[in-house]
Amino acid sequence: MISFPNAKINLGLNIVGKRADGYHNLETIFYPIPLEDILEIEVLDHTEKPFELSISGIPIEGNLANNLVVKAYLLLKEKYNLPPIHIYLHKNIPSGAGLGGGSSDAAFMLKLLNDTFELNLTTTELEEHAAKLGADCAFFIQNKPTFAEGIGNIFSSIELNLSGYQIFLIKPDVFISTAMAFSNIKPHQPELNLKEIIQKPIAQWHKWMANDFEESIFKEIPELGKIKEELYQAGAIYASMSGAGSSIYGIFKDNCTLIPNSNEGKYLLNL
Ligand SMILES: C[C@](O)(CO)[C@H](O)COP(=O)(O)OP(=O)(O)OC[C@H]1O[C@@H](n2ccc(N)nc2=O)[C@H](O)[C@@H]1O
Ligand SMILES: Nc1ncnc2c1ncn2[C@@H]1O[C@H](COP(=O)(O)OP(=O)(O)OP(=O)(O)O)[C@@H](O)[C@H]1O
Repeated sequence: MISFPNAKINLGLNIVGKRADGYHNLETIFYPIPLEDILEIEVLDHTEKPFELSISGIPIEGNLANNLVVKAYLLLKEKYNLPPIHIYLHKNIPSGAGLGGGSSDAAFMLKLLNDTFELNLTTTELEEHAAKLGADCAFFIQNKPTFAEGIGNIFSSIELNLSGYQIFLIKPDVFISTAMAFSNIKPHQPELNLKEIIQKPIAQWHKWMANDFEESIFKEIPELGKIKEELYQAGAIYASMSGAGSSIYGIFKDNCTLIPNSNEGKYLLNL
């Protein structure tokens, strides 16, 4: 069976508190975008190996056994006595981009295993398994525009439909450690809650909607702030860094004239 794990962007990202376990409480809106990996599994017969993994597309650092799709498989394998499988993963979503690529792959693997082997896991059970694999994973189980709080795994539904808009996404060739980004943040309450902001016209969002990581990360890597400005100059009605970076996106009302080039980490997506 095959599936197409998609990426996400964060619309606003407010770090509102630090938890005893070292993680941070945040408020954000996760929005799925049509930039997708390809994930396929097939049952392996006559093998002693628990799994095989073939990866193509954008290279991923780290060894195969640490890949999040493997971690998702091993999470369910023991509990449900799953057979050995061959995993094929083609990467189109850049890593370390704030796009949830690895997390999406993991969540879609859980859904693929659930369907393939008819495990009958509920959405809540799948979200609980996903939350063990990363703060961003649980969102990709239902995979629809959602207000998230807690570490990013407590969801409340929202009405938000950006169909008809375009997103121009730029993934600069810089790496940002998510842990480091969080350590530079002083938690605070936002002036307006994101659920209120998205009730307003999208052209006004820039007055209140903020990604709290931008201040410290743009100071360290000014290039990222410049990219955000250039997106506004090119006509974006809203632009921001996604997650803890490093990708920067601009939302356009189908009038984007910028030229995409995935080899340069530039993507034009129709929502
Ligand atoms: C920043 C976001 O991308 C927003 O969508 C996510 O919250 C990050 O999710 P993620 O990349 O899956 O993060 P994880 O891989 O789970 O955590 C990486 C590190 O980020 C820090 N971290 C992550 C999430 C969170 N709510 N608080 C944190 O302090 C922790 O130090 C953690 O060890
Ligand atoms: N399937 C995978 N795809 C991408 N990265 C993976 C995968 N499995 C493990 N990783 C490792 O996880 C790290 C984080 O990957 P990625 O940034 O795509 O995931 P994410 O944390 O969900 O997204 P982000 O934090 O950027 O929103 C990568 O640098 C990589 O070393």
